[in-house]
Amino acid sequence: SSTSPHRHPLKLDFYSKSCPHVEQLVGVVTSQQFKESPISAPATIRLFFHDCFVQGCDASILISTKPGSGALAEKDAQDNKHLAVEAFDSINKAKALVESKCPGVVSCADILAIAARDFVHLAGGPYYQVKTGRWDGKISMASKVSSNIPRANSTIDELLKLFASKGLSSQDLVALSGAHTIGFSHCEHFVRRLYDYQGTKKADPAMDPRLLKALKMSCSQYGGNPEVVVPFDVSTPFAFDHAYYGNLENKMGLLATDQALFSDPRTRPIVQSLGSNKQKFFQAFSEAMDKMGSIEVKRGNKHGERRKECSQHIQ
Ligand code: HEM
Ligand SMILES: [Ca+2]
Ligand SMILES: [Ca+2]
Repeated sequence: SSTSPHRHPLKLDFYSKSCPHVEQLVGVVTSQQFKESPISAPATIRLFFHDCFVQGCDASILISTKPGSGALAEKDAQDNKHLAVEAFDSINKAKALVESKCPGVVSCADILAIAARDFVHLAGGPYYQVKTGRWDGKISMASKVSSNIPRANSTIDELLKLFASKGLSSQDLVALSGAHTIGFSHCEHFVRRLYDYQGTKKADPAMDPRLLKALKMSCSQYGGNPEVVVPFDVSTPFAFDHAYYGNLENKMGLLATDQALFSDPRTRPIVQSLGSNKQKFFQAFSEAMDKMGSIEVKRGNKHGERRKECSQHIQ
């Protein structure tokens, strides 16, 4: 079928005739954005993840809710409220530049895949080839989001099941979680680890006491400022490196799901392996991004469309 993960239509040279300079065009925008606001990097990498996990990599995440419509689009779902505007801006700017040179040719889904790769590389991570040929999707429904996006307190069982349902292995889960080597989280996603771990009224014993103390200063028990964010990787918050895994071995994981990758015997050896060697992490991450970028890819007019603007369906 056109959505089979095994027979997807992605290729390395998909636009070689129709838009040969697409990667350079996207690259102009991503490097400019990275200079102006480096947080575009984590924001766009996360945007790509949230696109691929809901209805596949089809730019469904970019659709705006129609004014006056009762049905919300994906980006307005609760689980997507922290996706940063810088990520949407990057894709919209890249799409506009690409449209000016190759009108009506390149999908928003492909631009998002290329931009995510660019930002990984700009932040110091690996440069890997991106296959293209994705069509944009015709459906974007907020109600499809929560069952497909992991929560910060999901169990490893739940994560393994969810990732397996997308064709991703335990190795992919651990490698992709390494994206938390850059970027930030709002307090609400881990505050219970600080003050009331699993109803104990105590902190999570799997957290380093110095990290606990620092996080308590940023995040108060009762609400506090909901805008406050803290880095996932306290050692190198802006560098795309393998420090994330070393942090987990030192009880310095931020989310319960991060730390659980080290406590669970099924994933601990993978954490240790990727943490031991940056090249190993880069290789595993590149392969996992390629697999994630192939989830439920669409082809053709039945399930797909070619948008002019990434936030609007074609009527
Ligand atoms: C394994 C399960 C995962 C969970 C539970 C999870 C959860 C979260 C949460 C709660 C945040 C904080 C959002 C905020 O408060 O602003 C976050 C941020 C982030 N996530 Fe994940 N995530 C997971 C996997 C992934 C994957 C697979 C990727 C990409 C390959 C990814 C990339 C990111 C990035 C880059 C950020 C930082 C965003 C920013 O600074 O704007 N995450 N994630
Ligand atoms: Ca999608
Ligand atoms: Ca880092």
